[in-house]
Amino acid sequence: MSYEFRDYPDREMLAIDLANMIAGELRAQLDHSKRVSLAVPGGTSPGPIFDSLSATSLDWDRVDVLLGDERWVPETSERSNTRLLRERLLTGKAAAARLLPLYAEAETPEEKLEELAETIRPTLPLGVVLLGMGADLHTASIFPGADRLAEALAPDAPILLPMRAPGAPEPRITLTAPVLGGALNKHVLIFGAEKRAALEKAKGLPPEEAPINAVLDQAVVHWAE
Ligand SMILES: O=C1O[C@H](COP(=O)(O)O)[C@@H](O)[C@H](O)[C@H]1O
Repeated sequence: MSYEFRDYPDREMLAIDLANMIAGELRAQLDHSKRVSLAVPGGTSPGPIFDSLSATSLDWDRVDVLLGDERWVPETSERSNTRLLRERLLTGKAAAARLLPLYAEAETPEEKLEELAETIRPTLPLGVVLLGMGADLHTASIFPGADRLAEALAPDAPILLPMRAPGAPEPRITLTAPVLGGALNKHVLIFGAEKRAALEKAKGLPPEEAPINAVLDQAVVHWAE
């Protein structure tokens, strides 16, 4: 497994550079395909990259945007990743993109799993994936110790799985490792010394202990303090 590690002087430079890279990859793919897909993380890190991307000129009306994972909460919740996406990415020039939802109104993700997966299937393999990572080495909602971890890591995993984990306050829904890892272009975004040290310590660990390792091959990791 090999990946490129890019170390930036600050978060602002990282956001501009990473947004440019993603836009360039989407443009290159649009030269050969009618539509392309872009999967992105939620959480606290990607907002500044979304701000840069949303201001970028691109044939956004040919781009399908989806989350790599969602917390099973409605968009009215502060914890909704979809809410972040609407507020910070699907605005400005990028408002023309099509959102493929990872949440639908229901008590549990199990009730909507098949329906949501079918909207994603035609977009595979994903064109560009941007992933976040927790200090516990989870990525998307593939957490160490999660109830369906082994299924999410299996080579024949389905597109989507529900996930419940000790570190996650609500049920989750997540794209699985083969779907995320099979993207044409992959980027991982991490901020801060703690996550950098965690990624360093993850070297050589099995994906059951370090789920990020299941998707890192050929990825570019972008880091700033
Ligand atoms: O819960 C989540 O966590 C990860 C990492 O989030 P961050 O706040 O530490 O950047 C994120 O990538 C994922 O999409 C999100 O649902």
